[in-house]
Amino acid sequence: MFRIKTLNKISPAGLSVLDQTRYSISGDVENEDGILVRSADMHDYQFPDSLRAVARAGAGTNNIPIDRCSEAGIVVFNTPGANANAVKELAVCGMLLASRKITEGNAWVKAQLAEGADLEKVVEKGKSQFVGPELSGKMLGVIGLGAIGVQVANIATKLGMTVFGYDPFLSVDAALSLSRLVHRAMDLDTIYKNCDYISIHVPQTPETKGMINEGAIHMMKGGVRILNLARGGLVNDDDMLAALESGKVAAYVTDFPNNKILQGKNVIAIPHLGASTPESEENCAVMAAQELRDYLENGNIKNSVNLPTLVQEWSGVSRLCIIHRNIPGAIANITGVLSKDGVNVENMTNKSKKDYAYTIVDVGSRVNDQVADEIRALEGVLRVRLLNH
Ligand SMILES: NC(=O)c1ccc[n+]([C@@H]2O[C@H](COP(=O)([O-])OP(=O)(O)OC[C@H]3O[C@@H](n4cnc5c(N)ncnc54)[C@H](O)[C@@H]3O)[C@@H](O)[C@H]2O)c1
Ligand SMILES: O=C(O)CC[C@@H](O)C(=O)O
Repeated sequence: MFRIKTLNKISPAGLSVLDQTRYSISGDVENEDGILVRSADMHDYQFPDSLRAVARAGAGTNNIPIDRCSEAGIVVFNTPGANANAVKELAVCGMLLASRKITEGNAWVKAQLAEGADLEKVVEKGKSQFVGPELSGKMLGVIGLGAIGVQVANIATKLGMTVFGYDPFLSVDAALSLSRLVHRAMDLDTIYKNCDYISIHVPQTPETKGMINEGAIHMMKGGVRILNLARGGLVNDDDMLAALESGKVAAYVTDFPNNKILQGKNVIAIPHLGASTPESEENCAVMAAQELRDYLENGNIKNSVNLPTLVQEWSGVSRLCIIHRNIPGAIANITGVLSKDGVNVENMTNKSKKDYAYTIVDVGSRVNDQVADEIRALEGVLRVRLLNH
């Protein structure tokens, strides 16, 4: 029986991927084999020795201590693209909210009602204070052209916007999905200096943290509208508050409100609803559960942020799954143990990702725990699992 701990509410469609006769799933499970998580902060989480994988039903993994997981031989998965459509739709909504003063108008109408006004009379008189510009003909800058950024850029061209996208690490898949109408910005300054709307779609990392700061805002056009549906820490709150106060930034749409930023004027705060659609919650949960299942049952890795993709067809009766450091001699040491113990390799694949590597070895005879223990003792080996078919 595999034990799966859920740290957030996970869509039932995802949980149903895991056969109830083989998986025990709950928020209270101890000594878990796997974790399913959304945005719960895991930085202080004490990993039990039993933990083999964490599957994040979503894109951002800044809530997970990736380095600590890697060192403990724990595979971290996410679900690329599974909620991108939901965020794209919210980005369109955010641009409109930032333009058309809908939230202010709505609050005003309700206030009129509370004061006993005849709404049909006051609406026509009062509406002039809520005039806001159209999107068509304006310039949008999209920072980060991944699963979400590409979709935001593409749909904005259909709204009549001129779109510039910036991503120094643009993947081939993303480039192929990008509309030919989207202009590629070669630096951030091009986005900052020219755009009426800027939408951020990058992960929060030490490199991107606080990237929207005084220096960046200084380069922007007066009255720029900024959307942050990516992560709160990408924007320096003090600098944003000053820019909202001066009017340099006309509106700031954030999916990551905090007590400080809410003090600013023209802040449109959304309670982290980017991926909160039934469709996205289901897509993410199903993908995360499938990744977890394939790793726990077969040792296959797909969509991991800390280990390479490695999917191998079964071709023996026992399978050794070895997470190790990406160092010279690691594979020779593993095969050395196998040949010393008389174990014949049927099939073997090794892949690496930065400092870590993963090796799957299928063998034609049943391997005993002693062989696995000898591999565990090798230099640089972080985790060995022995699976039997
Ligand atoms: N509000 C929400 O509910 C919600 C939902 C999904 C994702 N997100 C956030 O949005 C982020 C993006 O999601 P995604 O699915 O598009 O991820 P993704 O990995 O597909 O795309 C991220 C892109 O950012 C690019 N990038 C990285 N560093 C960059 C930099 N310094 N400058 C420019 N580009 C850079 C990468 O090359 C990549 O193409 C996630 O990391 C997450 O934090 C939020
Ligand atoms: O789980 C969620 O609701 C949000 C997920 C989102 O922030 C992500 O990074 O995918």
